[in-house]
Amino acid sequence: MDRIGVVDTMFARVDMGSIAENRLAGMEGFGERFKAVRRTVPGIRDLAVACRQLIERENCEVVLACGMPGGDDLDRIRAHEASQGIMMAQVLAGKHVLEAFVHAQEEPDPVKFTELCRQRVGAHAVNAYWLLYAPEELRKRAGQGVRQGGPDAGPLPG
Ligand SMILES: Cc1nc2c(=O)[nH]c(=O)nc-2n(C[C@H](O)[C@H](O)[C@H](O)CO)c1C
Repeated sequence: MDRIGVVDTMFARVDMGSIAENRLAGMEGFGERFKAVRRTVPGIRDLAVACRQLIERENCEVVLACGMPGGDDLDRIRAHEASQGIMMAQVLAGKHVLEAFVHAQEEPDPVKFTELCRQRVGAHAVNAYWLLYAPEELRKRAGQGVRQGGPDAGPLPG
C-alpha cells in the first residue's frame, strides 16, 4: 500500500496533522490503495528530518509538512530555516514535501485563523494526493492563480 506522510508540530496551536489526516481519509482509495503515516515533532525546525525519515524509513511517496511560525522576528527566522531544511530534505530524497505553513500574523482573529489552517492544510493534503495519483488535476489548474487557504487570485488577462 502507498503511504502519504504527515508531519506536524506541538508548537502549533491547531491540530494541523489531524486536519491533513481527515482530509486524506476522505480521498478515493484511502485504506485500500494508500494510507497516511503521521509524525509529530516539537517545532518547525524539526520538520525536515522527520520528513526525510518518513520518506526513507517509512517509504512515503510524498509528505506534507505542517507548521505554524509564530509572529516574532525569531519565529520568522526559524520559519526561513525550516523552509530551507524542508527544501533540502525533498531534493535529497527526490520526493515531494509540501510545506503547509500558516504564519501567526496572517490572520489576527483566532476563529478565522483556525479556519485558514483548515483550508490551507486540507488543500495541501489534496495537492499531495494529486501529486501521487492525479497529476492531471494539477495540470488543468496551471496558471490559474490557485491559492491554499484564501480565495484564488485567478489568471491574469490576455
Ligand atoms: C523561536 C521558535 N519559533 C518557533 C515557531 O515559530 N514555530 C515552531 O513550530 N517552532 C518554533 N520553535 C521551535 C523550533 O522549531 C524547534 O522545535 C526547536 O528549536 C528544537 O529543535 C522556536 C524555537
